[in-house]
Amino acid sequence: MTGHHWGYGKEDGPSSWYKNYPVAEGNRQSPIDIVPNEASRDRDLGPLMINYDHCTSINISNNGHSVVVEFNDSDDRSVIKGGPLDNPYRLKQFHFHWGGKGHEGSEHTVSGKGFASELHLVHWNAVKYKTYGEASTAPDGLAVLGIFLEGSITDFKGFNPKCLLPSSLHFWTYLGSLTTPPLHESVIWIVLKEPIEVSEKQLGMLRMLLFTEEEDNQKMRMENNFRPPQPLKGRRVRSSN
Ligand SMILES: NS(=O)(=O)c1cccc(F)c1F
Ligand SMILES: [Zn+2]
Repeated sequence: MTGHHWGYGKEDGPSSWYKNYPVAEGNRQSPIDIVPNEASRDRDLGPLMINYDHCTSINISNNGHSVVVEFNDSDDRSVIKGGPLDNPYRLKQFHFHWGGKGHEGSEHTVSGKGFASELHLVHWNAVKYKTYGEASTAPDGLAVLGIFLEGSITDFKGFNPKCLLPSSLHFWTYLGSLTTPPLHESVIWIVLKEPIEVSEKQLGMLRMLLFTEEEDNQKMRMENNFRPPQPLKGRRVRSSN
């Protein structure tokens, strides 16, 4: 792995990230395999409140590891609160993880079952921290909403995150990390139980994304950009009512 370059290939993939990012072997790493009947229903978990109404997306880019849509996070227009969160968390970006085919591609799995893709909406605690950068290294700095995508014949209307939400906001929640280097253990994970349906055409588009291989500048297919489930290490997974 030259410098701190990391990827999803044989040499620079998830099994070698620990060399440059020792926290990869930490006690609150993500993703995990979620086993529904081992999750504890927690009455204290209030409803999730998601407000993306006046969100303003800034750009969409291919950062070499995923396709990312950035948002203007200079105020509280697009926030998530409630559920396991003590403060409102501001939407910063969303991105996807996907596989080459079928039920491989999500990062979290449910009783060992994967989905074709997983959408991550990344939010930060702007009440306690001044910048996203500062929040990204704090144990309660980030909240990531994970939404499974499964292939079907229906379409989804563009990338406005508001219409990317499934009908039910029931969720699992646990304390974890970024799933890509630097793997900071700073994420309160909220994974929705109900997947959203995307068309094979949309999934095909994700799989079509290319990224350049820095060294030999040859086009490589960017797919299978998902980290496998990590050890639970005694963590509790809670379930909303
Ligand atoms: N895959 S991930 O949602 O854990 C993630 C990745 C990069 C930066 C982040 F802030 C982040 F949350
Ligand atoms: Zn992600």
